[in-house]
Amino acid sequence: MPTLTKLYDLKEAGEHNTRDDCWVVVDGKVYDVSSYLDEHPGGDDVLLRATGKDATDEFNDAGHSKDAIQLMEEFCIGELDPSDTPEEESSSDKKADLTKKFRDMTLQYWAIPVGILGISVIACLFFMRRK
Ligand code: HEM
Repeated sequence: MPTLTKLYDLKEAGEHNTRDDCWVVVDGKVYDVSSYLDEHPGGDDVLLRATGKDATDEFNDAGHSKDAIQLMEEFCIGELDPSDTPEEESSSDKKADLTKKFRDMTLQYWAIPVGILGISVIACLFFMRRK
C-alpha cells in the first residue's frame, strides 16, 4: 500500500530555523517543534541549533527517555527523502581513487631514495674522475 508520508530534503527542512518555525531532523524523520520550543526541557536553543542538519547524534547524546521518544511522534510531519542523500561512490570511482592513491604512494616512497641514489652515483663518478 502506498504511504502518505510527506518527504522533505535536508535543505528544505533547514529553511525552517526560526523560533516561529522550527524543524529538526532525527533518524530520517522531520519534526516541526515550533510549538514545543518553550516546553523543551533541554532548552529552545539546542533545538534551534539543531536545524539545517541531521540532529540524530545530538538527540541521542542527550539521552532522551522513552517518554521523550514517544512524545516526539506528536511533532513528526514527514521523513527525509532517501533519494536526496549523497550518492554512493560507484565501484569504478573507488578503483580509480585507489589507483591514484597507489601511484601517489609509489612516487612518494621511491622518488626520495632514487633521488639520493642518483646524486650518490654522480658524486662517485665525479670523485673517481678527479683521482
Ligand atoms: C521532537 C523532538 C524532541 C522532543 C520531543 C524532546 C523531548 C525532550 C524531553 C522530554 C526531555 C527531558 C528529558 C527526557 O525525558 O528525556 C529532553 C531533554 C533534552 N533534549 Fe530533547 N527533545 C527533542 C529533540 C531534541 C533535539 C533535536 C536535541 C538536540 C539537538 C535535544 C536535546 C535535549 C537536551 C540537551 C536535553 C537535556 C538533557 C538533560 O538535561 O540531561 N532534544 N528533550
